[in-house]
Amino acid sequence: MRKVVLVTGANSGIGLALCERLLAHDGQIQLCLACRNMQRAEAARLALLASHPESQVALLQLDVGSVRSVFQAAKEVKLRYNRLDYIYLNAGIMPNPQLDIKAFFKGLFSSNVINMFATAEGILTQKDNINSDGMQEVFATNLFGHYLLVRELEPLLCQPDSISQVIWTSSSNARRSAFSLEDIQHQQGTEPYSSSKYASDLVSVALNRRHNHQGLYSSVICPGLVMTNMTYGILPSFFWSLIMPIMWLIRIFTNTFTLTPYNGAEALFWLSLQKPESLDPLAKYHSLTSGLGKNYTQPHKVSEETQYLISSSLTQPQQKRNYIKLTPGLQ
Ligand SMILES: NC(=O)C1=CN([C@@H]2O[C@H](COP(=O)(O)OP(=O)(O)OC[C@H]3O[C@@H](n4cnc5c(N)ncnc54)[C@H](OP(=O)(O)O)[C@@H]3O)[C@@H](O)[C@H]2O)C=CC1
Ligand SMILES: CC(C)CCC[C@@H](C)[C@H]1CC[C@H]2C3=C(CC[C@]12C)[C@@]1(C)CCC(=O)C[C@@H]1CC3
Repeated sequence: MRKVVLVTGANSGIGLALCERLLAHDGQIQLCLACRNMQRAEAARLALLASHPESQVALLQLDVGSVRSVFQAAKEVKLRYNRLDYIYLNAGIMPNPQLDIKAFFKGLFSSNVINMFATAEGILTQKDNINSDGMQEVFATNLFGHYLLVRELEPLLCQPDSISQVIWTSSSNARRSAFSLEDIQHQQGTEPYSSSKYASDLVSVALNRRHNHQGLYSSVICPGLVMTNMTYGILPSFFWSLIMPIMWLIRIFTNTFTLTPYNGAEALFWLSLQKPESLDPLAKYHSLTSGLGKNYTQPHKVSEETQYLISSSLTQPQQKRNYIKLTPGLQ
């Protein structure tokens, strides 16, 4: 039986590069591109078929930021397929990004410079919107819609005697301090992207606790800094073109500047080759590229603080809330 692979946000950037890599490795898979815009999805399908004419590439209409669309898409998947081997939760948005130029230059001349380039800590904020379901758009798209999709597809993902993998595209920008259990949609703050990505790291661990015994394994990856529509939304494209030589230079000092979607998809692709039982449920898998352009995947354990938060919120919700309140700086 041909394996079924579903990828959200498959029509561009890292998602599309992943599809290309999956087909180049195994032309026998049944690939399903889950996208909100069918014209862009069809263009991606044609591009994939041009390089892999024999492959099976289907389209699925899915706006992951709409509850109704997620229910409809999940229903369609259950009608079309009797198995689901991999589900890549990759679609994501960063609306109205604002780069703090002053903080950037301050960081440039500080000992935190490498961390700043790797994570954008302290230099990037966003202005979120309310979506048609009345939810914060970033939370709904990057996290909630994907979570709902997984829950709706449990019957396919948790079948007896089969293994399936859920793989989230998280980010190095995911940060504990941006996330609060009292405001999971991040209505109050200015870093909804960071918060949503941290929440996906938590949800992945929770899914493992809940479903590993049913053969469902969840992992998170971090693609590094990749030039895609998302990053072109942060600074104008002419500026990126101007500073591109500097970016290649920076790669010598930080292997997180993966830069191309192909490189950024490294950890996503690598995970598809692993036995999920052998993966660390508490690790985040990073796509990295060396100064000489060699790609590799490296696991980074989530922090002890995060492990504590997961354990306490999954077992003793009240104690967890006290922990948040009592720990200064974790609001
Ligand atoms: N680029 C980077 O440096 C990094 C990216 N990431 C993450 O990688 C993932 C892929 O982003 P990237 O390839 O960079 O950027 P792109 O903007 O190229 O890709 C994002 C994809 O998500 C889709 N998408 C957005 N909103 C929805 C929605 N509501 N429903 C369905 N699909 C949607 C987009 O579709 P459409 O074309 O219709 O907009 C697009 O296909 C994201 O989750 C992002 O957060 C993480 C770390 C770094
Ligand atoms: C001279 C240049 C290298 C200056 C570029 C400065 C910033 C625009 C970038 C420095 C760190 C980058 C970064 C991201 C976006 C662009 C930067 C802020 C991300 C936030 C993109 C999306 C992610 O998920 C993580 C990235 C971390 C690093």
